[in-house]
Amino acid sequence: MKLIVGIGGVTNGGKTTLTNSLLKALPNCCVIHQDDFFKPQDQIAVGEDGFKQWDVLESLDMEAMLGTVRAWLSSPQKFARAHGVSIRPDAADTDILILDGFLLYSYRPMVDLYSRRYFLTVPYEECKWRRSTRNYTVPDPPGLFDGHVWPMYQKYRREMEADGVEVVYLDGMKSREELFHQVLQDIQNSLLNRSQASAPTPAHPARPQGPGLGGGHRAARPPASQPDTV
Ligand SMILES: Nc1ncnc2c1ncn2[C@@H]1O[C@H](COP(=O)(O)OP(=O)(O)O)[C@@H](O)[C@H]1O
Ligand SMILES: NC(=O)c1ccc[n+]([C@@H]2O[C@H](COP(=O)(O)O)[C@@H](O)[C@H]2O)c1
Ligand SMILES: [Mg+2]
Repeated sequence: MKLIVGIGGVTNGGKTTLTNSLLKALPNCCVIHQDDFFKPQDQIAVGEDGFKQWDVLESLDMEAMLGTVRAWLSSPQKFARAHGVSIRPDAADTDILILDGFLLYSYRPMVDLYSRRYFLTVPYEECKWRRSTRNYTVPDPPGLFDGHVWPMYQKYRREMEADGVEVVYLDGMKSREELFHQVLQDIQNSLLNRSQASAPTPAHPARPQGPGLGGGHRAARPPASQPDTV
């Protein structure tokens, strides 16, 4: 069974930290970081506000990111081996892909691919403070957080909610350990539910998957390519 898990949410919410812990704990688990798909600096638009518009969807090569997700979907174990993830014989029928990024649920062609969409939040003050301690490849110019980063976070989050994209909110103010255990347990429960739902018995053959963990997007449109997450 294939499981695509999104660890999304606000910048500095703790997405990459949580992702790295989950990667070590989950079997046959690969990762794709959205940050690896930023376009080159000279292709980032400059807004009327004078800031380079890093925090908009157009600054990311989402087609390339989707292509990488499709490569995993077509052959998860080949993808795992190519990325140095060794297959655990005790869980050889479980393949997990984590997507880590701040704009995971705003790119339409990918919204329906997730089995589970987590969304980390932290309050404005905490976010601003954490961001001030980060070193990005391109350092934040003065005023970027208030002038661009936070307003774009609010805009995309509002749109996601208005579109009815179903997410599991995570409180990024919890400790790293608490978040890790909460999400690990939740994913393990999903795996268990799915394996039970798909185990055919003579009296009750396997049912097709309901809305539970897959889908969850209000618009009833067929997904471009749904992982076989039963
Ligand atoms: N649960 C947490 N509580 C406090 N600080 C955290 C927590 N998780 C991550 N951090 C810290 O916040 C900063 C951003 O974490 P990171 O995982 O890189 O966030 P993101 O990938 O969402 O931008 C780092 O300094 C990290 O050590
Ligand atoms: N990785 C890069 O090339 C790069 C460059 C400039 C800004 N950023 C910042 O990265 C943030 C997204 O990453 P995090 O969610 O890990 O903070 C965005 O808010 C963006 O402003 C990244
Ligand atoms: Mg990150």
